Amino acid sequence: MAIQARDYWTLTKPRVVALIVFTALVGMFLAVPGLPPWQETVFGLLGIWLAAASAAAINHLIDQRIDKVMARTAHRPLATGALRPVQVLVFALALGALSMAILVRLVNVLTAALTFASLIGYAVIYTGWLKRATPQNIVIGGVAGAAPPLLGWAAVTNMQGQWDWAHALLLVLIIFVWTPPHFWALAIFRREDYARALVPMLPVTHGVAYTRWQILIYTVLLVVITLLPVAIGMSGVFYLGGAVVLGLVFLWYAWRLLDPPDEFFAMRMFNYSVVYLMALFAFLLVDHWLLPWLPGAGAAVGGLDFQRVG
Ligand code: HEM
Ligand SMILES: CC(C)=CCC/C(C)=C/CC/C(C)=C/COP(=O)(O)OP(=O)(O)O
Repeated sequence: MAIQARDYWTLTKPRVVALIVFTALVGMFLAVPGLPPWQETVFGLLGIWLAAASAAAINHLIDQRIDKVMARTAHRPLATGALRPVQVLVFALALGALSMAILVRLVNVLTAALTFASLIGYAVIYTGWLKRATPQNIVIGGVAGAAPPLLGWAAVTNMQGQWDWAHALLLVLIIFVWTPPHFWALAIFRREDYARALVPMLPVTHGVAYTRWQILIYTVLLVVITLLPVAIGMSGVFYLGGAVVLGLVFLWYAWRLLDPPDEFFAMRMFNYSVVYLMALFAFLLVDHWLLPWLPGAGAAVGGLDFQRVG
């Protein structure tokens, strides 16, 4: 019984989904001055978490064949037979239905609709189609994984606030451009897995050297885009400092990856990509929320302007 609970938990990709939910939380806090309304925040996060977990479980269901073939995923509950497909289907549908009920009843219909679109985008369009169809799979499919800050924003404002919700799209853009370096670093290391499973990931179809250059291009783009929140007055110097330091380290990884010291370097870059996104969003949050309260910090921070507007 305990083992089954652990298997169901594994289906939800808990660590990936935790970071997804955190980016939604940051979207919520940046959407309004002060604290966002508690009901929309709590139930919004719960609904987004359940939807992402449902999408992750559907991904396990659709990817059974692939997961069995790849060393990284061969231990997953469906691949080993620890869970039956019908159990996973019922679990995923239950999580998805619960998510929609919570979002529609306790948050708003717009957030439910956008979250549902993200769920379908990842679980059906990316997993069921793009992943098998094109090496641009993760670029296009990345939209679904990037959406959560917008979902969080929608949850607490219903897109009706005075504040320009297009700022939420900038947060989405950051995750969207972060996804290729995040994933392709791992795909370089795991390319034999993907080749064996006949999944057309970029290092398999276009080779490792080409993928390394693509990673560098996206990383440069990412670092430039992460400066935009400051350029448009959405974030201040605290965020700027964090984004620059984190970005320089990411750039160093991408540059070094062109001629890596060993075969594990791509995996170290992948691990850093996760730390990077987590820390970048933490800087956005702290900058927005804490800095206006620090003596002397106000003038440099978008947050104070924000309060005047609000
Ligand atoms: C199309 C988009 C994406 C693809 C293809 C992708 C792919 C992957 C893969 C293959 C792994 C390794 C998982 C494992 O070995 O279990 C991974 C790990 C991870 N991803 Fe992504 N990812 C994407 C988007 C995202 C997004 C949007 C986030 C969060 C905002 C995210 C956060 C993470 C985290 C935190 C891990 C580490 C999980 C762990 O340590 O167990 N990913 N990703
Ligand atoms: C509603 C909502 C916000 C949905 C978000 C969807 C979601 C869970 C996105 C995570 C992206 C991810 C882990 C992709 C890896 O899939 P993969 O199949 O390429 O990786 P795998 O081989 O590890 O399964």
